[in-house]
Amino acid sequence: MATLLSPETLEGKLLFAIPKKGRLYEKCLELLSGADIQFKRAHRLDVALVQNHPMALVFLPAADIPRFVAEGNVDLGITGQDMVAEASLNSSITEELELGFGKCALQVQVPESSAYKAPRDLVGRKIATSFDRLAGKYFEELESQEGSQVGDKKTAIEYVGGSVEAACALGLADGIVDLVESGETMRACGLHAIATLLQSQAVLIRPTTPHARANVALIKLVTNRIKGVIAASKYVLVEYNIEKASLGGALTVTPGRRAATVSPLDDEGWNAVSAMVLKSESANIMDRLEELGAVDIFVVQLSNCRI
Ligand SMILES: Nc1ncnc2c1ncn2[C@@H]1O[C@H](COP(=O)(O)OP(=O)(O)OP(=O)(O)O)[C@@H](O)[C@H]1O
Ligand SMILES: O=P(O)(O)OC[C@H]1O[C@H](OP(=O)(O)OP(=O)(O)O)[C@H](O)[C@@H]1O
Repeated sequence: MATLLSPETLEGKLLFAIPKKGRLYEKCLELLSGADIQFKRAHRLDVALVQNHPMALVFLPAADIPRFVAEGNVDLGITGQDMVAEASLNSSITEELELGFGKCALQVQVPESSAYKAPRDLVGRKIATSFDRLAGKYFEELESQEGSQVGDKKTAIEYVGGSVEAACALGLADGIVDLVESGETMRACGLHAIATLLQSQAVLIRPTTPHARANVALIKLVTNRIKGVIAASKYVLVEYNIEKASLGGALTVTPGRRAATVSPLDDEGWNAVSAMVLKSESANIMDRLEELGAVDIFVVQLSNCRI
């Protein structure tokens, strides 16, 4: 049987890199489904041909995706902004779209009981991290700052591939640099954060200079579909009826993205209004509309949109 992982099978196909496991995986699958990118991933295979487009999904470690994108081996990719920053290939990678999931912060953490209160206290000490490049740069800057307590002593950055939070308890490091979202892992390990290196979320990325073989039209189509799914997850449609005398006030609450749709109701003196609003503001907006006399207020979820 011919393998899917051959240059012949992939020839002419748009290659889209997706994290093969971990925190971003399920959300990426939801996004692909929302964009109607249909595929079946065979057991243990890291490449899946897309059934309804000349395209293949390549499942890779999230940390490797920036390099594959920067070198044009794939045409699109999804990974964390933390991974893009750590790869340090910024000019070769264009961030097309923030995806709104995989939100976390890269933080310097120390044991609750430790004498290290600020990052500069860790200069010259041992730091464990999977982000050795970013942590290295961060501590180099601290070392070069005047007044650093340990003078020109170099901070030792120890790379560890995972379970970074265990490093201090195991005596491997004085502090760590790792990702925090809820803070649950950090607290469970008796650590607390003393500084933030960066905030991160999942992003859609592409090579800044597309590969000569790139199917630019298909890249644009896939990008636009993903933008539509992400926009739909941020917005809802609010619909309500309001007396004409109160319409002006209500429209200041729901101006719409371009403009609200205002239609006459088959009841003189009344209008029906429909407008897109941010999902995060929808409850507040409903309260304000009600105060203004709006009735029959509905919030409609969007499954997809183009705006
Ligand atoms: N707790 C979290 N909450 C939200 N997003 C996270 C969290 N941890 C990591 N991420 C995001 O997901 C990306 C992948 O992290 P994850 O821990 O899933 O890695 P992975 O590819 O499974 O590698 P490994 O498990 O081998 O360390 C990170 O680069 C980051 O952008
Ligand atoms: O603040 P929290 O919500 O607790 O999340 C933070 C944890 O999530 C990530 O690890 P993950 O659980 O993905 O596993 P890993 O350690 O194998 O990468 C990260 O490396 C932290 O350990």
